[in-house]
Amino acid sequence: MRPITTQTLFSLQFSGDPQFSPDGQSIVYVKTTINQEENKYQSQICKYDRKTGRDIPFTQGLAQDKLPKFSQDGSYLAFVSTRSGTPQLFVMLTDGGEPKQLTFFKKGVKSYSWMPNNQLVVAARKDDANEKSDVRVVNTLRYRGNGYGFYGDEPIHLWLVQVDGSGPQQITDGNFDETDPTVSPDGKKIAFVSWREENQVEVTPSLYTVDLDTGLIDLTYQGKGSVSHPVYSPNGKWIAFFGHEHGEDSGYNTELWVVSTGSGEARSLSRSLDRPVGNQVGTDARYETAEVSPIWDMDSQKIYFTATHEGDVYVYSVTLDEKIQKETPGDTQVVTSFSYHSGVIAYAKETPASPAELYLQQNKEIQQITYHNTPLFKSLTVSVPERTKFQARDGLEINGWLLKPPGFSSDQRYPLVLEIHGGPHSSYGNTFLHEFQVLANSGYIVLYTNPRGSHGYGEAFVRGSIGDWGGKDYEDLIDAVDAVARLPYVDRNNLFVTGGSYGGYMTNWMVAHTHIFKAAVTQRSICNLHSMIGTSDIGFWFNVKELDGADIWEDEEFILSRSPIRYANRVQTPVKIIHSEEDFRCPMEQAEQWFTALKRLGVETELVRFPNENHDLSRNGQPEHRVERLDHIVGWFNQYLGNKE
Ligand SMILES: CC(=O)N[C@@H](C)C(=O)N[C@@H](C)C(=O)O
Repeated sequence: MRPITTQTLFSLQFSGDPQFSPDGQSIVYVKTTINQEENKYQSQICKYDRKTGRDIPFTQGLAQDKLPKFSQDGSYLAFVSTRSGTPQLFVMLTDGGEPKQLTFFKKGVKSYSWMPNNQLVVAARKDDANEKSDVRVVNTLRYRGNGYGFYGDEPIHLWLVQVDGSGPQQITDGNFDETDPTVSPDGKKIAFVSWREENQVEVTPSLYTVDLDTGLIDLTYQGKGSVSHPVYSPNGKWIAFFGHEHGEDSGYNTELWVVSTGSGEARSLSRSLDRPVGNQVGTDARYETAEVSPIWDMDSQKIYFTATHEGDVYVYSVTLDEKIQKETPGDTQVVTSFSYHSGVIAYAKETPASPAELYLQQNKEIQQITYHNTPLFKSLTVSVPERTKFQARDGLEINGWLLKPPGFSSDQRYPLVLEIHGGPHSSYGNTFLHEFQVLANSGYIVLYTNPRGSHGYGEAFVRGSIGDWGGKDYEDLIDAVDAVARLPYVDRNNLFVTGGSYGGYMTNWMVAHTHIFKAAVTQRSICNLHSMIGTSDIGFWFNVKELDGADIWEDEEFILSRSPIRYANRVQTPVKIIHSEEDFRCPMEQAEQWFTALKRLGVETELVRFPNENHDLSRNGQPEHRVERLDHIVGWFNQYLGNKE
């Protein structure tokens, strides 16, 4: 058996986005591998035949092929591929053959949907005719996005394209983005998500429908918060979508809604679940390619969706009269994507011991159908985490996990690393976490928890950090460390801490408020909530919402009082700062401020700058950079590991 190391990353495989063929006999899915030599990811569409059990590559997989969708008659498979540079729409016959490129948008395709008559509707940004100079003239608040770059002047619109390659024909216009098209069963209407107001401070999109005969656009559902992933019911009477009514705010449960295409009546079907739809469980061992939308049963009475529950993600179903049922059994799973066909669910499932593999479930029988990671994992010392619970000082129950080194013995004492997730409204859960396995395989116990502010424990819990960053969330984490440090096998003289984004904020806050940690690594972190309002791609709404409306002009003192930079002169813990130079979410200036302050104050510190990487370095950065990042984390902790106080 070999330990899991930073280099193990190169051998991981990620499967997801299963899609049934219309006859239900085959399933296509996306498999992503890492090409170490070329330092890049390669995603390939594979096809699994349910009768023969044969699993074959369907596209060449030298670039990134994703979002496979069968045409309604099953004769074509469309997918988005970067093989010509940017993500463009391709189509091929399901019998095989060469894929044909259907779109040539400069900035690529965002999403698409099949029409009943073998046409497709595509959401794509119009080519920017004014792009003559490399100088950028900016006049909107939302002019760039982390991981995307600068948006340019042209909005996203809907276009019709034909399988023979003719088109694209533009079908919506105006100075606003239009995304997530869904086609009515008769092919006469397209519903889509759009924000058609001038105010760009808080975006609360709505659902619109365009009539393809007249070109007229109707407001179908007036959004008051988030609206995404609309899908027509097979009888055309409803559109299901994900949304909430609380403005632009990630600190609420997004729910499954339906709107009647006749009366316009809209209601949430999943409110009583009190859980957010979709997968809110983070990991560094996933390569996200799927867009997971609600899926209707053929009778138009039931909808399938995923939701996050206490560190797990399950498939659920809900009827139009709001009867909710958990569909995937068991309690240790993170379903990242799924498809449904006549009583059968195909789903991609992560567990603490493996990245996602595909499963089929029929009549309560579960069959694993891919084993891409199995040979590798049989040869590795994988540690399986133990679920644990803590009581915060105010009595609130906090969930967590302890990942012990392989070969753990309770007679020994082990150093401990506290890992803190970001968001703050993300969560940890029952998924495979490469970084944590590397630490456990290096001899550390890893403690990871879901303090208040995390998703998956109800709306009251997720709102527990609002207006209180560094308050009770900090206490929850410290209370968990206190409880674990009392265990006989934990070496309380060797406690370490790390986290990214909001987790990096909390790492910075911790070293400024306690001296219990031997060393810290702060990643893509926040130290100054005041400057971040103006420099992050989302700062102008996100920071204000997270601090419960506090803004620069009225609440400067409060904002700075919750910013670690104010307390930098209390830090004694050695801090390594890891940051990406193209991070538009928590911009590089945050790391620069923290580094300069700590250096001036004589704290042991080091700044590691990753060029050509954004906020998602740990999840989808260049593979070599990801390995180097992990080496920096383990190396820093090892450097300070010892028995001295
Ligand atoms: C909404 C958002 O992007 N928040 C960031 C500050 C954050 O903490 N992101 C997390 C999810 C991360 O790990 O990057």
